[in-house]
Amino acid sequence: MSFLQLRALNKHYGSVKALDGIDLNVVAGSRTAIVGPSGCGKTTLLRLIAGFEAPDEGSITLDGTVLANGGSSVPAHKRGIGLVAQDGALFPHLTVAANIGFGMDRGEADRTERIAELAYIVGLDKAILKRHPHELSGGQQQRVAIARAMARKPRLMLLDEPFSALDTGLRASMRKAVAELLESAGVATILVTHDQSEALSFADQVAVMRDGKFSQVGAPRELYLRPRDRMIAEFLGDAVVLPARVDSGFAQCPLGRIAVDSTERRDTARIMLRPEQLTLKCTSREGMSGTPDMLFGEVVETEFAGSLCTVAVRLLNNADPPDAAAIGNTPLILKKPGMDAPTTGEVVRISVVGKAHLLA
Ligand SMILES: Nc1ncnc2c1ncn2[C@@H]1O[C@H](COP(=O)(O)OP(=O)(O)OP(=O)(O)O)[C@@H](O)[C@H]1O
Repeated sequence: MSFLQLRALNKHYGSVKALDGIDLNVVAGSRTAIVGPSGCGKTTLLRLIAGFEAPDEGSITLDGTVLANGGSSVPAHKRGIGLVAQDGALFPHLTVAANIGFGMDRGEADRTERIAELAYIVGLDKAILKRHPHELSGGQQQRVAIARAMARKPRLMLLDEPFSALDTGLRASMRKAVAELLESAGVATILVTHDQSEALSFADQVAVMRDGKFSQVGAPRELYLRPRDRMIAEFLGDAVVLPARVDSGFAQCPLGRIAVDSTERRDTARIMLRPEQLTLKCTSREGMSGTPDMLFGEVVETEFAGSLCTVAVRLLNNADPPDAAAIGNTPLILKKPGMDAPTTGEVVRISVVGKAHLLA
């Protein structure tokens, strides 16, 4: 049985339907990430689970105990749930040590050691423990908030964009440290984030949210490679979406005849490839002759951005797509390692790795 169960949760603010029939199961000790555009209802959902607001309809059950069901609701402080809000929400008049220790048992023998240990785990220097929140950077405040929530030994941890104030390197190391800390403590976690790569790397289960509903819930790899629709595909990463005719496990598309992950038959369809499924090998126009089965393109634009370059490739031997007129010969936009990316004007041979995914 799931550790946390959400059933048919609804929440309105006046005429705004913030949550619209949310169902979710969270396994004990697991990590779930919720991603979705601004205003889709992510924070509202965390506030309902934490007990700061009550659902209009639906139920929340944690470890077999009903926390909310219609009108009845267990108060937030009795739920054993930790919440790290977007702004950290530290107590301004308390030192960092007192903030972290807030909620710990006063008589706890190793209280000071635990505060120091938690500060260490979230990467805070000992000297900072004596300071007040206004003497810290945004990123440091956020780390204090995480340490404070962990200090209370929650059964479930809710993280609302806790890493957004941190710079890229620190963000990745903090994410890893927090994930390990929660895992070793066996605490189930729900992370809300705008950052799809953060969601995909942090979680065992990812839920994509749109307009108060979950569009798709599944394992990160499943969602990335088999998104239900174009919006989910593009929300979770770069995607090459092409018109196609599909039949018997193959798609006829601007890239020619390629394998697709469905045996459905559709005269008009959309298929998706992740850019890393398209490999480019530099050649020349002479190299194109006598190879009718191979696919070639010309690099029409490149944009350098450090480790990865954006490369725009116009197909040279367009394989007559079903609705070619609809896309014209729009270049494929690919991300390639900066070191050996082809340059503008070069002719490349294009190969497809793996199967394309058929979108709904
Ligand atoms: N207290 C409130 N009163 C009125 N409307 C609210 C309230 N809280 C949230 N909303 C509305 O409910 C919808 C969902 O808001 P919510 O904050 O949950 O979205 P979100 O996905 O967390 O957004 P963001 O990523 O920008 O933080 C929005 O349309 C928002 O304006």
